[in-house]
Amino acid sequence: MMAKVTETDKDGRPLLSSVNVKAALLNLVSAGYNTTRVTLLSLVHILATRPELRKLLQTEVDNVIGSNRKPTLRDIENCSLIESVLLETLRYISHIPLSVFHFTADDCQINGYTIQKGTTIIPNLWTAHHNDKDFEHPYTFIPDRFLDKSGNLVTATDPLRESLMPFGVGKRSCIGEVFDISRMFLFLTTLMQTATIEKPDSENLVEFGLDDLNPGLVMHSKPYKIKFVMRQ
Ligand code: HEM
Repeated sequence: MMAKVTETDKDGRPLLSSVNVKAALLNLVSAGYNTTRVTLLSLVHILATRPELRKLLQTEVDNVIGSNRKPTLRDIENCSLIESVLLETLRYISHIPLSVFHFTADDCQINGYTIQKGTTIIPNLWTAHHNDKDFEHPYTFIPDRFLDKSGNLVTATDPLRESLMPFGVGKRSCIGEVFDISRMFLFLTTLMQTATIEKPDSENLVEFGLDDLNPGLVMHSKPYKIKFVMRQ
């Protein structure tokens, strides 16, 4: 069903014009596509050079989901390692190193500093995710970083999770967070269920490092080659 928005503002301009619709779609594609793409490309690269981790993920998927049905979002609560790996990938690559600029609507205090109204604030997510006060060995990819001693994902109010903010925080944080995590979960579980990622036969694939990301407002993966072997 199609509905046309005919409401106008007090000057007679349409509240939702075709320019607005195009801009919104462009925003969704650029904000949603590139960000998810680089996260998954980095993770696939990591898994191609870490067979022991790939096997652990496949075992979790085999135990929770098996091979006779497709993964669903309900499975997420039983796939703690998969979720921890997704969160750790977002932390480790921090591919939006500086978040969207904001400015203070009023005078305020942050950590004892007085910030005047109208000051531009640039959240530095890279530093937030790579300091050893909040994250032990911040430059190491630790797959089970977000698991507790019993192997459960630490709760969202745990200080470790609260220090993780790849989607920003507050009123203007990313509207795609839940969508993104759920799509990445379905992608990774489906991949682990159906295929094994390996190094290519012909070329040497070195372990993923942060140098494998091109600098930018959103950092992008450099191209690499891998091999997918379908599971029986
Ligand atoms: C790995 C995936 C993603 C990451 C790391 C990410 C990160 C971010 C960050 C850091 C912001 C700025 C928040 C702030 O201003 O403090 C943001 C905003 C936004 N994101 Fe995402 N994002 C991701 C995926 C997506 C997806 C899948 C969509 C859409 C389906 C999306 C749509 C948006 C939009 C529309 C905004 C602007 C929100 C606003 O200004 O109110 N993002 N994102």
